[in-house]
Amino acid sequence: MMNYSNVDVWIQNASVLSEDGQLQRSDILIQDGKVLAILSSGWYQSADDRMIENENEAMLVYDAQGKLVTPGLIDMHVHLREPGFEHKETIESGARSAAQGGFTTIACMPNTKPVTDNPETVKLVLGKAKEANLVNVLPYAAITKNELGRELTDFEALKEAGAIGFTDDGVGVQNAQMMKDAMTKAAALGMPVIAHCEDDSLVKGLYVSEGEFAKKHGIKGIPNESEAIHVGRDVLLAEATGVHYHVCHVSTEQSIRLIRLAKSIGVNVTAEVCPHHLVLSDEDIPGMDANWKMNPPLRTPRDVAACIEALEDGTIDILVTDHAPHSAEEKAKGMLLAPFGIVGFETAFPLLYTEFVQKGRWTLDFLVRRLTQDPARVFGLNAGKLQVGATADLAVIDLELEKIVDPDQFATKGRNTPFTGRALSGWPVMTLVAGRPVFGAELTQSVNS
Ligand SMILES: NC(=O)N[C@@H](CC(=O)O)C(=O)O
Ligand SMILES: [Zn+2]
Repeated sequence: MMNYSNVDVWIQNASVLSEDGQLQRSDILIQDGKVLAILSSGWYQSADDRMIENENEAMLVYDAQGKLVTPGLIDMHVHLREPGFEHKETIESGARSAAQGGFTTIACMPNTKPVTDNPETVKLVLGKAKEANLVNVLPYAAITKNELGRELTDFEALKEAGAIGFTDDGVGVQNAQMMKDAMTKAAALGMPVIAHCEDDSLVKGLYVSEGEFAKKHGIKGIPNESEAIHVGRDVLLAEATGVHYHVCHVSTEQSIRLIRLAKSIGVNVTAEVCPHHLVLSDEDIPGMDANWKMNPPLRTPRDVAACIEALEDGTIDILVTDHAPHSAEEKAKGMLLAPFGIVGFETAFPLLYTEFVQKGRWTLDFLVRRLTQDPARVFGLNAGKLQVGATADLAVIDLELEKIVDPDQFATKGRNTPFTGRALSGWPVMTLVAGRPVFGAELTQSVNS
């Protein structure tokens, strides 16, 4: 008879991906926030074997009925908007949205008001995240004060306060010497530099990419070089400084070529791509609807194909959502005037599962790794694996569940998505952080010992 005392959560009949990528039916036992055991299903031979003692409190039991249980998803590029833009999102609403999307760890960008360029704001973000008590929130700090590109922030103090890396995301660092100084300092502290790659002089006033859509509407488009020119500059600077350099939301074939070359000669560069840049091109934009406006913009079908291949061959390391909520009023200003950005937490997994796994291009294992183990590896996080002794950050996903994307059901305050009305499968139904259900709690059942 197996005798586990003090089990807090017992997930029965889960479908779990093994090391070699196969699905196995398993029970998962959680104690004190950690995975205590992963038992092949049916391990209880008799009623006696079901004796899982619980001395302290009610144990939660969840019959997963064959649903996929993965390590909690990790999203290393998100915008939570607090402090300063609470009408778009708060850390609470953003964390709730993340949980609803199956994410248990998220890294938030510093383009808040004030900008997260000082230790107090880093601490404020961490404090609000703790209050929300939902998912793990890791703050990035700005490279330059106010993200203005003029003066470096105090990297040491920001690291000390809890920042996990430096980025001016939302804008590119325009000055090469500034970027080199940032990389030199970050390298000395063992911290990564995360770059929003965009040369301002090439994009002024533009809002869609150079492609068929721009041509059809007779407007000037954002050229691919505006992104790649920074990637090229920065991989040279990364080579010179030895920093861990991470490229944000890669969207062009040209950037990929440069990252591939840099990786091949041993530069410490990693990169991310967003679901929308893998699924949509500029030719899908239905009209002047700002829910299709984001930065970087949707590029050509050729760029989309290059991004998919780069993720597949490891040139791009990870998937991120770039969750960027804006209010309905802001987005109603139209393509020209509305801010860039779309929400991403709640559609990410179903979108990628439906488009790439169901259609047979990727294995489930590949998709899950790019959202769990790989981001953990790239950023040195102690997360992303479902194994005995690991913190029980888990996502339960119903691969059969098909739903139409309906922004009114989102937990985020943002409704700005181009995916409204899409039929998608593979929806998260429960998320646990350190063994505690933070989404879908109603699915568990309490039993007293
Ligand atoms: N991605 C976007 O379109 N917008 C982001 C900024 C950014 O990540 O570049 C935002 O803060 O709204
Ligand atoms: Zn960005």
